[in-house]
Amino acid sequence: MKGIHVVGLTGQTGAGKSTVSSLFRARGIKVIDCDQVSRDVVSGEKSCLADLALEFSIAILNMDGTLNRKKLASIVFGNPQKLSKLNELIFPHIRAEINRRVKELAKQGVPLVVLDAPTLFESGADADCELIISVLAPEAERLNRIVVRDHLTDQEARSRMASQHDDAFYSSRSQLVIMNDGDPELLHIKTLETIDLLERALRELNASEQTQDGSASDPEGAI
Ligand SMILES: CC(C)(COP(=O)(O)OP(=O)(O)OC[C@H]1O[C@@H](n2cnc3c(N)ncnc32)[C@H](O)[C@@H]1O)[C@@H](O)C(=O)NCCC(=O)NCCS
Ligand SMILES: Nc1ncnc2c1ncn2[C@@H]1O[C@H](COP(=O)(O)OP(=O)(O)OP(=O)(O)O)[C@@H](O)[C@H]1O
Repeated sequence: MKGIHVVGLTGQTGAGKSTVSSLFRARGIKVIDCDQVSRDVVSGEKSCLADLALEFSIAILNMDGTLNRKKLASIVFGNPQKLSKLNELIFPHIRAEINRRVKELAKQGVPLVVLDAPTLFESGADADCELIISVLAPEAERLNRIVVRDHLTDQEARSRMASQHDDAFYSSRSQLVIMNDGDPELLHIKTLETIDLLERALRELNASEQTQDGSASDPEGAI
């Protein structure tokens, strides 16, 4: 997008994207949490919750009219057709909200934004990214992490994981990969190295854009 660099951060559930995102934020980099966007688009004025209830029945609603996330998860994870119907209904709203937030940041003069998006490719948001980083981790570790973090049963965690692509899918579509197969301290170090690579790549991109524009290049320019 004009005036702002957009970088995608993706990977399977439990791989460590949110942990990496928090380290990006600590370095002053703006991050859009797309799991949070997916929560925002089912509440508020322009909510698509009614469309979801029409498709999946009012059983997906809590007594107070909000989305029963556990119920919807139990319907879609493990059923590819239903998951694809959910994606079809919710992705346009998620994409529109992401674009709105990116434009807002560009208007504020923010030079770089990272989209933390587990379904970056499925939603088509990868098309808006100049560079994509995937966080990967061994399957058994991801399973353990999400069972503990999300209080899922082993079966619930496995169906969620089975709804996603394998490592090769992510690594073949990413310019940078962070393998989160060690302790959190190692992830911290790898993330800082990745931020350095990212900053260098974006400086080069800035310089080549300026050369094409005919304007002076600024090798130390902010990303
Ligand atoms: C099905 C829902 C209600 C389950 O909610 P729940 O609170 O249990 O999970 P949460 O939203 O926190 O997602 C946790 C993880 O599940 C995985 N996941 C979520 N949606 C999807 C999907 N459509 N396809 C594959 N994996 C998914 C991601 O790794 C995500 O980080 C929710 O995940 C949802 O609305 N998903 C569709 C929107 C979406 O793709 N969100 C991701 C942001 S782009
Ligand atoms: N290297 C690690 N060692 C131990 N625990 C870790 C490590 N990396 C992340 N975790 C923990 O694993 C859980 C999953 O990590 P995180 O939330 O960052 O994954 P995610 O990729 O954002 O997952 P999701 O797509 O499901 O939201 C978290 O509780 C996090 O604290």
